[in-house]
Amino acid sequence: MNQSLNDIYQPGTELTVGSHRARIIKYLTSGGFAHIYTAEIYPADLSSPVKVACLKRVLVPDKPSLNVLRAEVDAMKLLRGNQHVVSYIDSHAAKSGAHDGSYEVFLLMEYCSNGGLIDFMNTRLQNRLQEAEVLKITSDITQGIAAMHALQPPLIHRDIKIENVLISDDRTFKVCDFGSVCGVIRPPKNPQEFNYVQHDILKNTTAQYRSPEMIDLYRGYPINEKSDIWALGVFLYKLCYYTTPFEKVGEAAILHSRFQYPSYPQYSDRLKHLISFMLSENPTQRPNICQVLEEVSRIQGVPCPLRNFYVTRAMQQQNQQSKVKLSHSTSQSKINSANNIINVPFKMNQNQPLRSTQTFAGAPVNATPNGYVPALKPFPIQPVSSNLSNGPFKFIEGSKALQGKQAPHFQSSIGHDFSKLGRSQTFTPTNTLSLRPSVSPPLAGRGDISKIISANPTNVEPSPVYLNSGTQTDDGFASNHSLKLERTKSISSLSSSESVESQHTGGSATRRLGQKLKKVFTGERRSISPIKSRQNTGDSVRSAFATLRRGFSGGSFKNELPNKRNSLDTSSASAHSNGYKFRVSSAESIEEENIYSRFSHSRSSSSASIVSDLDQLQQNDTGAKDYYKSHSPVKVSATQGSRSSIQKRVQDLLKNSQDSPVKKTAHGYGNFSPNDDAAELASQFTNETMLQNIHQSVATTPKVLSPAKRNSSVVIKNAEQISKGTDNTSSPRKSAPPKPQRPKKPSHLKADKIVKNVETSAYEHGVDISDIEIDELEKDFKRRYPSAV
Ligand SMILES: Nc1ncnc2c1ncn2[C@@H]1O[C@H](COP(=O)(O)OP(=O)(O)OP(=O)(O)O)[C@@H](O)[C@H]1O
Repeated sequence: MNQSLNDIYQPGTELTVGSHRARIIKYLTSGGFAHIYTAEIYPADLSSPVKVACLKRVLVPDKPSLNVLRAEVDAMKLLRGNQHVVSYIDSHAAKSGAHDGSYEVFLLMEYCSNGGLIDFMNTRLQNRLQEAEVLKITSDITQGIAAMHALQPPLIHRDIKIENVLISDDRTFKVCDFGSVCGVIRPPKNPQEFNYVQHDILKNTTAQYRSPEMIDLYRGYPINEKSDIWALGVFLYKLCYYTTPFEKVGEAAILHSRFQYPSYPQYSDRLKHLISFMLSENPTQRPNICQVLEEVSRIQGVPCPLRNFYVTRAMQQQNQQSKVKLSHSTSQSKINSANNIINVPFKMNQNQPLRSTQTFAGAPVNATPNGYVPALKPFPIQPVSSNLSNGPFKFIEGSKALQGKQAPHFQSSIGHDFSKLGRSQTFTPTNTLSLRPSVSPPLAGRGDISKIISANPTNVEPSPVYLNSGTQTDDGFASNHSLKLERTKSISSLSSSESVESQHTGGSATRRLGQKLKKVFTGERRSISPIKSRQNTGDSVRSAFATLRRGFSGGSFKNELPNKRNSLDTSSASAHSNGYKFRVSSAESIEEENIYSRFSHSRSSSSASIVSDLDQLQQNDTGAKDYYKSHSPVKVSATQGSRSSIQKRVQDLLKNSQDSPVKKTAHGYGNFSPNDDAAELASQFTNETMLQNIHQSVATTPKVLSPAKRNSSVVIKNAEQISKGTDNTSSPRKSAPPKPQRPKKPSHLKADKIVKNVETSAYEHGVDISDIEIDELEKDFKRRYPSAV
């Protein structure tokens, strides 16, 4: 895009850059489109004691190109003062002397005397980076990116890579090159937008760091913070292994996040786990920047230097919702005022730093106007010799390095840098479409950087302080115990660890929780067709009937309760902790918060609190039974469980059968063919274990005085004979099943007989009403398909 600069300023050359005078000390290097110098500046920048600065001089061909650079400068201004971003000092643009409409842009910024990260890595070809060093670098860069993501709306860097990290005097690693920043870009909606976004991505991103949603726009994901997380994952991988995870295969591997970890150098599973998490194919399953930092800090064993601003926002949102509720109900107000957790008067004014007296999850905080808390002087790493006098950069090509051999040349990503190709193509005469978000009407909105700049205050002054993040828990991110959502016994935060777990099991914790809750709300579990269930799981006919029995009776807890309780415990515990203590720390904090706020809304809107019901489930089985029964699709009276009220239950059942008659059709069986069905069942029953189960099941079935009872002994006998291989006549394989007769209407369906049968049976044998019905069905079934059972 930009023109090349032919003349190099000589040392001592004096220039005016904005309100500063700069005297060139020496020429450092050339970037893609710029000359880089060190310069002495005076007056020294007021916000820092800088005397020696870095001067970047760029030649741009026209005004639109000038706007591109302006966006970069604006982003730097916005981030000025952040310890992990190369600090902006001043800038200046002027028409070039060539009188061809081109401009020269001068940008004064903090000078990073220790050079680039890529140079540093070059010095460590033999002696690769230690895990502590990798973590230190990652922590610094994560904090720099967090400053961008913390803005509202956020800024997306879009070109995070090794080459865009510089090292300052005090060996802080800093993000640089904000030439690709943008706001969130929504998924394109039409071909024009599609072309625009595609072109923009090619121009502003580096191929090896590109995320799946950037490559495949048809996935319909926005380009947002999570795209930076992906790039940061690639960055972290490259810090470890000196190659990118997708170096060999390229886009095809990126699209499915397919990569491997080399065996050398060795890093902890936890670190690798973090990389995998960040490289989740689905952007919504990646951690946010705060969670990345939390986990890095955990691995480092230091407090997280940054508050989780996503959680803070969720708190604010929740607080506002609470206030709205308060204003509507004075009685509600009284209740809430007693609840310190919900009504902690947490205010975070965008324009006022928090005082240390305000706490977040018990930890003192001191935030910048953007809610971003910069770190203290960072964790020092071991000094390493920075011998760059050995000639041009030499890196080991990743795959060769993995074999423990040294390769003479590093294959840097520059060779694959489509962004540079894009830049050079941008200002060709044929290209009339501006590729900057700031001049992209169709995709303006949050993608419009100028709006982002104006929406976010500049001159952010850091207030260095470490704090314990409210979302940082002591539990291990990658340790096995912490990864098991099911094992989360205490009411604690839904930490990143759980999100990690969900990552690797193919679904987010949010979704799983949502599904569980949905099932609780809708009773979905019990609406599953028993036959379908059998077909899917290979359960026996008996168990299918058992399921059917549960369906009729409103749910049996004898066998299922422990499992259900476990899952509900987890759900409720997590929901409780997240919805009420705001310790949400999963990949989609805000999404989760919304889910929980919806959840809590349901709580408050229903007379019987579902959450409290769920909580109760943890405490006693009775509550659980009542809960399920009260939510059963078959509505029965509250005294259902009592033997003494059996008549009432029968009446309820009758009433229900009239209100919503139970379907007794073959629906759900597929194409019903009696012969096929019998054959299928027959093949199942050749399994000996299953036969034993049938034995037990049949043997323990409550004895009901009905014609079916007489057949039960036959079933047992047949089963025994089959299992022993002695019964030739009943072998389903050897004898053709008798032609099924059209089943007669079961006697229990005749209304006048129900009460009598049920009452008699129930009183005499102490069985559930539903047992009788099911036994009748079983009886019919066996009559129709004797060979099957
Ligand atoms: N503030 C700085 N302090 C020290 N060195 C710097 C600084 N800024 C840039 N450099 C050096 O100059 C090089 C090029 O800078 P920069 O990336 O900003 O230029 P560019 O034209 O945007 O290059 P590219 O398009 O390739 O990223 C960097 O790789 C780094 O070595």
